This record gives sequence, structure tokens and C-alpha cells, in this order.
Amino acid sequence: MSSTTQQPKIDFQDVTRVYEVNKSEFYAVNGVNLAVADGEFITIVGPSGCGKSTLLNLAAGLDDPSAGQVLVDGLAVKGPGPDRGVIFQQYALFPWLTVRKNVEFGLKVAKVSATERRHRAQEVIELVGLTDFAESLPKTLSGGMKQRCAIARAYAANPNLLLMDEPFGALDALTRVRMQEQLLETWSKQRRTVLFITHDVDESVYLANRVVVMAARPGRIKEVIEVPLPYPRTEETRLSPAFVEIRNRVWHAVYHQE
Ligand SMILES: Nc1ncnc2c1ncn2[C@@H]1O[C@H](COP(=O)(O)OP(=O)(O)OP(=O)(O)O)[C@@H](O)[C@H]1O
Repeated sequence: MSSTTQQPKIDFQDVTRVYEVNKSEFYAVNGVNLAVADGEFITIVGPSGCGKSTLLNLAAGLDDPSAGQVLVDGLAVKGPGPDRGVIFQQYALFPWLTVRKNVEFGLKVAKVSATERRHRAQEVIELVGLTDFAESLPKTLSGGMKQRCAIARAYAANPNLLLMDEPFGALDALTRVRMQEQLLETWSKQRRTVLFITHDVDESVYLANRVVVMAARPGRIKEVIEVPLPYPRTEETRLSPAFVEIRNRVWHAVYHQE
């Protein structure tokens, strides 16, 4: 199959989600079309309430469209599945379990054998740089480490699609930059498809192959902006004129909405 005919990993086809608010219809998202290629890193930015989480939840199978459909690997999403790892801003770790046990939890539920669980947990804990904290409880970890643990837990199930809703939103600026670098490093090794929501324009450009800018009322795609900057991206990337130029375009699209 040539790359031009490859089936998208995620395909939002004319997706609309309507809520009933005060007896009238409210379009959280309206007529969204977006095809995400396998291995692509897509970020979604836009003002509060423009439907970013709605789109992510539809891809995760946590919600159903009112019209249109979301396809993953060519099949309509019918509910959550182990092929899709979801990571939210709140880490939602079990406070009474160690990092290792938190990471193994989902595998245990999925009845993966104890040996295999250990092996997989070890691998992903190493990947996110938490080896020295594998036996620690969440309360002893920093915010960034907790989020790395949540990411490791999502990776452990070996999803080929990562759905991330403002995962670094609660972190301080420096930790956030480190987490972005680490996420890109992992992504370069494994090339899982990523759909990543953020409020941060710099973050959206730094991470993505393409930035999807949304507009509100009704929630819709306003513009899709390519980021043809090479990986690995570094501090130099952030300072380069090409980065600044794209950042300015995204900024303009987000903040100058009619
Ligand atoms: N269950 C619901 N019932 C009614 N309206 C809803 C419901 N869920 C979401 N909405 C509305 O749909 C719109 C889109 O919500 P969504 O959470 O997707 O936006 P968002 O872009 O992720 O916002 P934010 O950046 O603030 O997280 C919002 O106006 C929200 O109030």
C-alpha cells in the first residue's frame, strides 16, 4: 500500500455532538472532518469550550457522536478499548499502590500473566525514567513524576493510539518542557499515533506534525497548520525563526477568532 492510499489511524467523518442545554440544542462540535495518519503527532488548540475534549472523548469511545462517525483503523468506535490509551490532566493514580503496581494494574485486570506484567511494567517504567522510583508511592513523587507514572500506565497496555487531554497542564514551566522532550523522545522510538490537547500554543507547535486550531460556538476546526520542522526538536528549535513564524500563525488563528 502506498503512503497516499494508507488508511488513516483516526478518521473523524463529519462528526457532530449536540447537547440539550435549557431545552435548546448546543453544538459542542459541528461537522468535524479530520484524518490522522498512522504515527502522526497531532495537537489540538483552541479557546475554552471549543470542543477539544469532546473530540478526544469521542475517539476514546467515552461518548458517542450525534451525527457522523469516528473510525479507528477503519472501524467505527463503539466504546473504550485497549488499542487506545487515554491520559488526562489529573493523574488518577491509586495512592495506595506503588508506581510499579499502578503501572501493572490495567494488565492485571486484563489478566496478563504475572511474569509478563512485571516485564512490561519494567520496560515502560524505564522508558519514562522512573526506574529508581518503581517501589515508591505516588504521594512521594513530584507532579511531573506522577504524570510520567500515568503515562507509563497508559503505555503498558501497548496502545497504538495515545489520546492526551492537557496532560502537562498542571505542571510548572520547566517540568513541562522536560515532559515535552521526553514525550517526543518516546514517540520517536515507538511512533504511536498521538492526539494531544493543549491550551499552550508553544507546546502545540513544538510537539506536532500538524496543529489543529479549533473555534467555538459551534465547536469546529478553524485551520490545520503544518509544522514542517525536523525531529528531534530541541531548545534551538524553539528559538528558530521557522518555529517563531509557525507559532505566530497558530497564535493568530487561536486568538483572532471572529
Ligand atoms: N455533558 C454536557 N452537557 C452539556 N454541554 C456540554 C457537555 N459536555 C460538554 N459540553 C459543552 O460543550 C462544549 C465543548 O466542551 P469541551 O469540554 O469539549 O471543550 P474544550 O475545548 O475541551 O474546553 P476546555 O479547553 O475548557 O477544556 C462546552 O461549551 C461545554 O460546556
